[in-house]
Amino acid sequence: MTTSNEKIPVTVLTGYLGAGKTTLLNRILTENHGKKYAVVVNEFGEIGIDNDLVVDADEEIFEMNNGCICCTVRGDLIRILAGLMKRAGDFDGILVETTGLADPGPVAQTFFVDEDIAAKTKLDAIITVVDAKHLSLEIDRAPEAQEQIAFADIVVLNKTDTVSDTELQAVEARIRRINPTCRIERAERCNVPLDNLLGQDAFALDRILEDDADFLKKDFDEHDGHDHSHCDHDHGHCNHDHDHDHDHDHGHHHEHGHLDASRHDEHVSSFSFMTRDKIDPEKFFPWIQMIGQEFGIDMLRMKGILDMKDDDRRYVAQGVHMMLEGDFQREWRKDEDRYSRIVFIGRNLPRDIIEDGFMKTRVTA
Ligand SMILES: Nc1nc2c(ncn2[C@@H]2O[C@H](COP(=O)(O)OP(=O)(O)OP(=O)(O)O)[C@@H](O)[C@H]2O)c(=O)[nH]1
Repeated sequence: MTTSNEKIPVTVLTGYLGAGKTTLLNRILTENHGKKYAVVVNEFGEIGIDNDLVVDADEEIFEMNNGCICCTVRGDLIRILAGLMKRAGDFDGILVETTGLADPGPVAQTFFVDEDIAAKTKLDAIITVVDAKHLSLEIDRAPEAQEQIAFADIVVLNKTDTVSDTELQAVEARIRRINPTCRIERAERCNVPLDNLLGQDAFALDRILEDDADFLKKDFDEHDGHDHSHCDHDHGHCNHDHDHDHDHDHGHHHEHGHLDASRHDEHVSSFSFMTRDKIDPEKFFPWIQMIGQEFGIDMLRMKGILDMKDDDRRYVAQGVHMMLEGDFQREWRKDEDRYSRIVFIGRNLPRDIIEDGFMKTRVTA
């Protein structure tokens, strides 16, 4: 445990949608390292699913509000950290998992700009999880995917089981072009030794300042002059224009030259459905396969917790583009609200067709 005058190390886990952040978080929480972490999570989407997918551990989990990272989330993070700092000594470190659509810049900046937080915590490392199979698909379309790599101290190059050696080398080369100095750890299901990830003292402020001299001066709330009323928090996504002129220079070295650190991929949206009716697996599986085939390119992420008929366990369905998987996990608890919910995150997905199809997988009387 840290003593009250030691700075609390904070590890930020970032990475694009479906790359493996929760897999890594669960690994950290279940491995036998004798340490205790406070966990802060933040997800994109209307209904809480992520929290429910984090393993049951002794750790306390704090949820940041959905919303635009530069508006709502940063305020929330400061509030949660302030609460945690009063209890320094109760845990060894803090883990912050950001949404797949977050630019980690504002999160990292919090640890330097807010005086109280800067005095009591230190950013240990920004760890970016990368999906070896899908990075190339996303990197040109999603500015966030590039930002996440640009900010990384350590890249966990995950899902090595899904690509050939040649593809892996090509992905690694792309990562290197964006961030020549980060450490790259190849992994399957994020199986990197935790000693290589935690307690690193790796956050490279010098490197960030070299890239972006104004990093410490930025005020993401005021400086950008956003019209905050345009934030569409229903979708956990920010609809205001992040692509306006800033009077400072973002100097990240990106493949395509200058990239505004606060830009978001505005075409991504999410929707979710829920039902208290049981789901019929014989209808659900063919249907979700069909959705994966038909809309896989645009389906960035699908996550569901389903109440299948004739089974007392929760079925967890996961999808990243065309790759789908799922299994029955723990039993529904007696005190738990037992219902099915599913969330889709993607570009131009046909909400009505997907909703209609999902509702048809319910058990009919
Ligand atoms: N084949 C394969 N699948 C993996 C690997 N690591 C994670 N997955 C699967 O990829 C899917 C996404 O993993 P998550 O850990 O939920 O990813 P995430 O980054 O937390 O996802 P979001 O929070 O939605 O952005 C899940 O179905 C995982 O089981 C891997 O190394 N290989």
